[in-house]
Amino acid sequence: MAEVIDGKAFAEGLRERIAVASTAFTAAAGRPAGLAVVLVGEDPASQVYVRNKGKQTVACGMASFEHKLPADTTEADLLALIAQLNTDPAVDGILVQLPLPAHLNEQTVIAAINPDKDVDGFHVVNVGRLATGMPGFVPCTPLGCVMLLRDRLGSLAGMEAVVIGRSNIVGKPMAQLLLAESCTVTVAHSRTHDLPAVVSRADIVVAAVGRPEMVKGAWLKPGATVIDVGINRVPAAEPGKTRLVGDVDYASASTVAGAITPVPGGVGPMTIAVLLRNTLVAAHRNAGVVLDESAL
Ligand SMILES: NC(=O)C1=CN([C@@H]2O[C@H](COP(=O)(O)OP(=O)(O)OC[C@H]3O[C@@H](n4cnc5c(N)ncnc54)[C@H](OP(=O)(O)O)[C@@H]3O)[C@@H](O)[C@H]2O)C=CC1
Ligand SMILES: Nc1nc(=O)c2c([nH]1)NC[C@@H]1CN(c3ccc(C(=O)N[C@@H](CCC(=O)O)C(=O)O)cc3)C=[N+]21
Ligand SMILES: [Mg+2]
Repeated sequence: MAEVIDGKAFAEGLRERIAVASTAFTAAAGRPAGLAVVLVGEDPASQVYVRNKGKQTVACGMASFEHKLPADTTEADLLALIAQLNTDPAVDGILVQLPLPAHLNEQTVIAAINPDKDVDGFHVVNVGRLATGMPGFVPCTPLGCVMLLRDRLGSLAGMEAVVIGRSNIVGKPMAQLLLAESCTVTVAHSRTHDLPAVVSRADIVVAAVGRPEMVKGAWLKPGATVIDVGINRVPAAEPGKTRLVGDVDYASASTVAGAITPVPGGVGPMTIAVLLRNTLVAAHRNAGVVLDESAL
């Protein structure tokens, strides 16, 4: 049976280290690090995530600024809020919760964020920095996945990694990060011919597809390390209830893999912990206070 990669426990440890560094930052800078989260509309899942982010930000000794805007907010009003947050010295990180309502252009909105406050790492400037090996902000979910992989495997150099999914927020930055770790990287997507054959080569499989339990144990190379990014809400056995499942069929995969992240309790908690890490890094850069990033 595969070992379970406990992302929840790893994230708790990371948040403890962040809290220590955050206290030191407040003493050095004379103010806490600050994260502004912008939520447009009333999507229930987004509301839960934003509330959790706010709670964990405060628990780590940082300031949380929540901006909840109505679903019919105009692009001009949203851009005006971002412009204000860009110049607010108490705000080190800005996160605009995605997806946005359909009448708002996500690319336009992300482009308006100051790249040095873009703790999601979604701005084209940060995408370019990641692609060229310059310091910037790396998207939280892929960075959390690499932290789990390095913790489990040590050096990833030379390993065959297959990323399933090519979105701008998960698949593509995940592939860039694994390349920077010197993996041999393959990116699969909906047009890939014979996905099981591609996956069977992989020492490392990262599934970021958004299709419940799609990746089967029979596809895997025995002993592979499996990172399941998927968060899918499906009907539970009990009528009217739902449960969370990943993009990997955990029951079959856990009999073949060497190690696997569960859903929930795997990648999800890492995403929020890395967001807090990115915010603390932003605060140090913005305030000109030196941070030993290796201590995080
Ligand atoms: N744990 C966390 O913190 C986070 C979890 N997620 C979860 O991760 C998953 C992926 O999210 P995201 O990247 O935003 O999703 P997107 O829908 O933006 O991208 C999905 C990708 O999967 C590919 N794909 C779809 N169907 C198949 C298929 N049958 N075979 C192979 N590839 C396929 C698509 O290919 P194509 O490009 O060809 O259409 C696309 O590249 C979701 O479950 C999401 O909820 C997302 C963010 C954070
Ligand atoms: N600008 C922006 N940045 C994001 O990083 C971002 C976003 N928009 N929009 C939505 C996705 C999704 N996402 C998750 C964060 C935490 C969990 C998480 O904590 N999951 C828990 C379970 C949570 C539950 O029970 O629903 C777990 O997997 O254990 C999941 C998913 C961040 N995203
Ligand atoms: Mg999307």
